[in-house]
Amino acid sequence: MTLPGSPFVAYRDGQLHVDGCALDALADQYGTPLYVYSQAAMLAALAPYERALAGRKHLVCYAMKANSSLAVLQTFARAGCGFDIVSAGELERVLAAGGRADRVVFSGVGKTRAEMRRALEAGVRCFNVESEAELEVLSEVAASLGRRAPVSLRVNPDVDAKTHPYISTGLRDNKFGIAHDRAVAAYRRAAALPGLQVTGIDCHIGSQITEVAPYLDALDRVLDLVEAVEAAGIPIHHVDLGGGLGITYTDETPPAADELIARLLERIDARGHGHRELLFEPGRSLVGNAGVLVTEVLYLKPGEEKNFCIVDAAMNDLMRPAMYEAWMATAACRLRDEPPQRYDVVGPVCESGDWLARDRLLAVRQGDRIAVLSAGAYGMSMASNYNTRGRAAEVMVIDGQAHLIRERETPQELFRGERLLG
Ligand SMILES: Cc1ncc(COP(=O)(O)O)c(C=O)c1O
Ligand SMILES: N[C@@H](CCCC[NH3+])C(=O)O
Repeated sequence: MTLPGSPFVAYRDGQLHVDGCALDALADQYGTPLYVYSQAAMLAALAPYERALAGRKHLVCYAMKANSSLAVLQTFARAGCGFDIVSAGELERVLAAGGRADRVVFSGVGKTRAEMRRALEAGVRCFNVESEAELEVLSEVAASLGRRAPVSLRVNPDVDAKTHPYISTGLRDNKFGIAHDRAVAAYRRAAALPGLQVTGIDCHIGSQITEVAPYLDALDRVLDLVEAVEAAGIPIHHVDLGGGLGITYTDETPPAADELIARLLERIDARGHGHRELLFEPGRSLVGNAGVLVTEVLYLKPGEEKNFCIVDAAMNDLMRPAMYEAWMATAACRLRDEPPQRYDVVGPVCESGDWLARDRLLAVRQGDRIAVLSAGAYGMSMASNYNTRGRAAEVMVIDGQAHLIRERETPQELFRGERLLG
């Protein structure tokens, strides 16, 4: 059986392992719910990006919203990556993990003045500006510091990424980016503002994209704009094509990163833009299949309509099923030679939407552990404290050794900073 995350996630002697560490043993040692990541899987996911871009001026900026744990950032910083950030908080994480500010691109539709100031002081590489109003504010903030902010305009190419509507971002009716037909005017304005220095262009059309065609459509529209903007006398140095490449959760067959990039480079070269520096902002495709969420079966609750497998992880640990009805694979951490039963795997949170998986065949008993696979992206980074549940602990496996990279949150930590009335 090939599991998502294989060969880093695989059964050996009836036990599910991540990079040689048995998940049951990790659960015994660190408790559950527990996120477990394979560092080797993350680096293996980065390799095809780097391979495809070798010999070109480029920067892979890991979209850290996918998983912003410090050790994950450290892993990518040491591999030479930059980062795509969307808040000052994310910038502080990058810096704390040893990442370089001059490899950071700052995206997001709602940057505050304080965030702009902090990013300018730190010396980020580029602001991906998402509206004309933001251009004015950024120029003011930079000018007040006696600086020029390096900017790229995030253009909305109005292409259909053919993904879930909640994670599609490149359509005209999405809140992201500057409309394609307004972009040249916006570039003229940016070039005229005293606090800005135009350096690039960017787009990001959505997430969990499994086809090459939407990327090629977006690329064409971006290159049309580059030509129009340069014809207006404004040089564009880099082209940032965003992130969004999908992974296999179940039966999706996204292109490999090197295959996607080869197709893009072919088009870029054919159109005479091969000299430009290229940036990418992958998130999910670097970490998604490198992580699992391990949870313990608290109770089995058979019913007339449905059997419930009640586990100790919940929607606050992993939001994707509740939020997008996302299908994520589940696997028992130890194989039992018993007939499987059909279960809905649900958490203890008081919401009917608190489920992790539906209609799954599992041979498990109370006390067994189940792993939710492909949980490395948008798992821990979207976790909350709903129901005053502490967030899970995290472990990274490196060379067969498990390293605790985040302690489980204690109840006291959850109300630190709160005040009782006098
Ligand atoms: C601006 C931007 N760049 C990059 C990403 C990363 O996307 P993904 O995790 O799908 O690669 C996102 C999230 O969709 C984003 O909003
Ligand atoms: N959080 C989403 C992806 C959103 C991408 C953010 N721009 C998911 O889990 O699929």
